[in-house]
Amino acid sequence: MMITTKMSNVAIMNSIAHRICARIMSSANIHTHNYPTGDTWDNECFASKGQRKYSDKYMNRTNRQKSQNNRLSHTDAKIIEQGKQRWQDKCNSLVTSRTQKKKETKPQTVNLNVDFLANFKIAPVVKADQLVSYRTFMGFTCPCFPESRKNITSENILQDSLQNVLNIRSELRHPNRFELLFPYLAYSLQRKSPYVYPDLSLSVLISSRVQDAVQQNVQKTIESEPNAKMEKILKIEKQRSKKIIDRMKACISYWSVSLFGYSLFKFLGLILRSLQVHRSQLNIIKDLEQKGHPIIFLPLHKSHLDYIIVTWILWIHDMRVPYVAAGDNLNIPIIGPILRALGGFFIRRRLDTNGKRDLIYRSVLQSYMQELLQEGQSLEFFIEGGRSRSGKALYPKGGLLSVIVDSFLQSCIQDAYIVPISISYEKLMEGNFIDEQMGLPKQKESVWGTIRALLHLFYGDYGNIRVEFPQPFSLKEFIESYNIDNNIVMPNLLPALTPPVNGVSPSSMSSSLSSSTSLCMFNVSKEARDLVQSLAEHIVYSSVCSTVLMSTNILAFLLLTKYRQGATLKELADSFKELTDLVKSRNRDIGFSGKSEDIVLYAAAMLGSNVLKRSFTEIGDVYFKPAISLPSVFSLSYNSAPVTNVFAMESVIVGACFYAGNFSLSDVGNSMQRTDISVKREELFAASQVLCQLFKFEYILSLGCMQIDDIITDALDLLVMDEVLRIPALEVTNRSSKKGIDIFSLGDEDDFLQTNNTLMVNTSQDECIEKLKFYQQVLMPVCESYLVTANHVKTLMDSDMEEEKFMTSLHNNAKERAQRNLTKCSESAAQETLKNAVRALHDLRIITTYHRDGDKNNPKLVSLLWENDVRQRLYDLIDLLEHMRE
Ligand SMILES: O=P(O)(O)OC[C@H](O)CO
Repeated sequence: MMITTKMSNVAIMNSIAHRICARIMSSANIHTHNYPTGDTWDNECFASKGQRKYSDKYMNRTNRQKSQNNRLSHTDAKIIEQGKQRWQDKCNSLVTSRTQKKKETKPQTVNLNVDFLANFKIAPVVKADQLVSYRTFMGFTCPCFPESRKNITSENILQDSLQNVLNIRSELRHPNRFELLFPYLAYSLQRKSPYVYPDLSLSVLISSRVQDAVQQNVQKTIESEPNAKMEKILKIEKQRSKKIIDRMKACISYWSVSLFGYSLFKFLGLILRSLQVHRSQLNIIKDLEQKGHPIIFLPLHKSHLDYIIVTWILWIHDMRVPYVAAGDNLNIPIIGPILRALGGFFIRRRLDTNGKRDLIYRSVLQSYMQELLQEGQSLEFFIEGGRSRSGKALYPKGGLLSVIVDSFLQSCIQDAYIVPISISYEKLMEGNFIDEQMGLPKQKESVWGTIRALLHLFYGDYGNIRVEFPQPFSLKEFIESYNIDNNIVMPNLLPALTPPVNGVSPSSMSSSLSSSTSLCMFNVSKEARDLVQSLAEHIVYSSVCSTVLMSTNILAFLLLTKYRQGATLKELADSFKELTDLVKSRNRDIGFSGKSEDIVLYAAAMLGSNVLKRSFTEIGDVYFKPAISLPSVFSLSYNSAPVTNVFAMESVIVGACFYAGNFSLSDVGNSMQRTDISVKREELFAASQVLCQLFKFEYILSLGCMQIDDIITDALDLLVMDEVLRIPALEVTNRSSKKGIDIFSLGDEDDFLQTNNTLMVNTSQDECIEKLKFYQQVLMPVCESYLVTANHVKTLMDSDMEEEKFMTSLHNNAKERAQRNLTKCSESAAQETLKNAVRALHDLRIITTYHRDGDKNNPKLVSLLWENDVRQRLYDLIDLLEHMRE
């Protein structure tokens, strides 16, 4: 009894202490809540790049240029002093809060035989008032959507905390005997399902789009085979469309979902430590359901587990489960029917066969999705297409998204809510795609393979998973805002997307093509495609900025940037803490808490001994050595990828500084001889813009609604605050500025760039040299991949090459260079990065691809473009990348 009283007293004291701490932090303008309101968000003027990008100041578009004029010129002594003061306040408050927390937390002992793993808990599953003082909320939607930003939120945002959905015992209030004995079964039986999931195949088959497509196919066959009987062909085509929808459609059943939901408690409970979601985020989505518009869930795709996690979480929260577009590679015995019963509908990875547009297939798919939307059903699909092999988000594809946009523009739906999702895994069940990064073909999904994988899973420990649902937004608002931004009057978009008039769409009337051709995916006008692409980029950007960083991500990143040669546990733990604070200061949330040493040991165990070898130094310290050679390095690079995203923009700026200042870290001399190096701002901006454009398939660094110069300026501000860059006094002369790089000028001249404006790179202090090295290392692997690709492209000067052969020879070249230690980072030989590099060179119009004789059945060839300035552009690009690398 006494013990209970004592404990409750301690709990009360803790709670009071946390509240006081939260108040102190609130007055110091620190994140004191999980979901800041717009005002507080903006007040954090020295907050992260992501936050600044999303800040409301961008909404005032007329004032944007004005502010640009003043941006860097206002980064004078006064601003820096203010910034430093705020920064100091922020740090002091954080320290106060941590010290407070430390006092309240029982110290954990580090146990090297990893027994502590059994007790290791990541922090989030605690009461709300214990969390609010330090947990970051990420993922406010873009200021382009002020209505969504203001209205799609929850009143209880400050009270709600994270929930471990694997542990639902706490959800059963006043449990009866049955609930105490069988909590998971009881909980599963209590899930409500007032929802109906109708079979829509008939509506699809009789839809005008499918009918048109069938008619067109019949027409074509009759033209090519005049003797064929029309009725017979019609019957065949109709049967074919029926077959397609039967093979495609989902078949959701409440009982299957419940049974599966119950089994998942058991299965995931065995292999995971926790699966966390934010209650408020789910409450927001629940509220959206009441509004009657369809909800579109769009997770970043990392694992096959993504398919079921989102459905499962929604089921747990008594929400409608979504229809999930799955690749038909998963439509295999046992797995296929299970996925179908959980809402999976199967689509071909390639919509067309033998290079020919399959009109019926496209029309069935589009009609099916449209019917679902009209029914108010929720949809889920992966806009990246497949799973990421590098750990970075893939550049989004617009295909399925264009159906949603199309449905809105055709007024089939009045609105839809877009919900980006990011799922962070501490350890991926599929492994880290090492074989595929080495160029081996993907193992095809099979029943036996799945059974083996499941059995294998039972022996594994896959740590923690965190699912983030950033703030949803309205599709209608997005389209309206996009149209205003781009001066598009809605009807201008319509020719490609308007509903057909008597089966014939306006754009195609003259060519007598029916609606099924004009409205099918991908066959839309440039404006419509740009709109869909912009939407897709917003979604990926939002998800990436909201990705929670797990312990394995932070450790892998440290090992690949700072400690490639290895480090002691103490060194790692200190850097881990520093990096964690830095990441938080960029307004990114982390999925762990506790003593750094414990977390490092835990994360090292999660990464595995193949990746991280452990030994002891002579004085008995634990020493970790990462595997940085091929192929094991891909495991670390996969895990570190989410963190590289946080610093990518600063890394771009630092790389641009090396180019614009024409210097490298290896030749700055010793600290006695060093002086700062001046860089012309104009050149720095131009080079940064080129790098943003070049790396766009690796990182979406800015969106169409943002000004790239704002983003660059934000990153510059951070580097100035970090003292890596300085704003010189006016009399400082330009010492080593390099030639102009107008060859790369991508947009209009920036008005606000003032000639003779210079920035100084702080190379006189050792500490800043270390920081520069750190930023340089962030993009080093990507830079090397792009460099090797740009150099390899020169082989096309002699003759064009088949795309597949070109890719193989490029990949072999990159692997060979890595094996012969000619690269600084062997992970630069990753196949996915090389593919992106080729794509980027194509995008920059340095290379092009074509089919011989224009026949799509012939293999694709890669060719170097022969325009006058292409060679020069290629050499300039190589020069830029070499400066970044040196
Ligand atoms: O990553 P992939 O290419 O194996 O595709 C994964 C998709 O989820 C298949 O449906």
